[in-house]
Amino acid sequence: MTVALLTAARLRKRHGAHTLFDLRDFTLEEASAYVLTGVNGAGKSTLLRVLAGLVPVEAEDVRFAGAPVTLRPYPRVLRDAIVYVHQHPVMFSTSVPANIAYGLEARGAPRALVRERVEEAMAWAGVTHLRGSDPATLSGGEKQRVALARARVLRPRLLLLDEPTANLDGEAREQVIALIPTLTKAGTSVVMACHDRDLINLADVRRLKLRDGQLEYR
Ligand SMILES: Nc1ncnc2c1ncn2[C@@H]1O[C@H](COP(=O)(O)OP(=O)(O)OP(=O)(O)O)[C@@H](O)[C@H]1O
Repeated sequence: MTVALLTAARLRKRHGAHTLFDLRDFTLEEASAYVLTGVNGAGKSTLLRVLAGLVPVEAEDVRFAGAPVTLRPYPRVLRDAIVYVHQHPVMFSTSVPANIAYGLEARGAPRALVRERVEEAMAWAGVTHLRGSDPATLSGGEKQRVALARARVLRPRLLLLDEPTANLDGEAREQVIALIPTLTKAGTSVVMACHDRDLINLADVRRLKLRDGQLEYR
């Protein structure tokens, strides 16, 4: 049985007189992976940022796990459950473990829990060997995996990835792609804005296409 995680009767985004998108009956299901495609400028990043509460939107009848919520103001229940990962993740110049621990510490998690989750996430993302590296010197693929580990420790119900493989090739790209199914198996829904054929063709990934301001479910 499929369970709706996030639904909205309507999500409309306008810039002045221009309507970027006007989506009816928007639905994301629990523990499901989606790729969000569309031509440059279709609104993919904007939609992810709307769902993350980073840009305002006109919304009607939004529900999260069945309970009514608003997107503006963006409530704590969504802030705790939804994590957005930028295409070019910003690293603090502290250390790799400190970068991964950051969000959990900001939420006031106990030290032992932070340590346990950071270790688990580093192993999951394959970045344990980077423990002592200067975050500023990491490659694009390494940064992306540290950013995924930083998101994973928060145990999000919904993870929004903006072009997670756009700047990667070869093994780095494969490593990031391999992490996606493990997220949904752990109960996290994932929406990836992307143009990457390999992500689009992953097994059990649903396709959403933004075209002319509408969302096509494929
Ligand atoms: N604050 C704003 N005011 C006006 N127009 C904006 C604003 N923010 C974004 N846009 C426009 O909205 C459109 C959608 O941008 P968005 O970045 O969401 O597209 P995208 O589908 O992610 O594109 P790409 O594939 O190139 O990353 C673009 O034409 C952009 O210029």
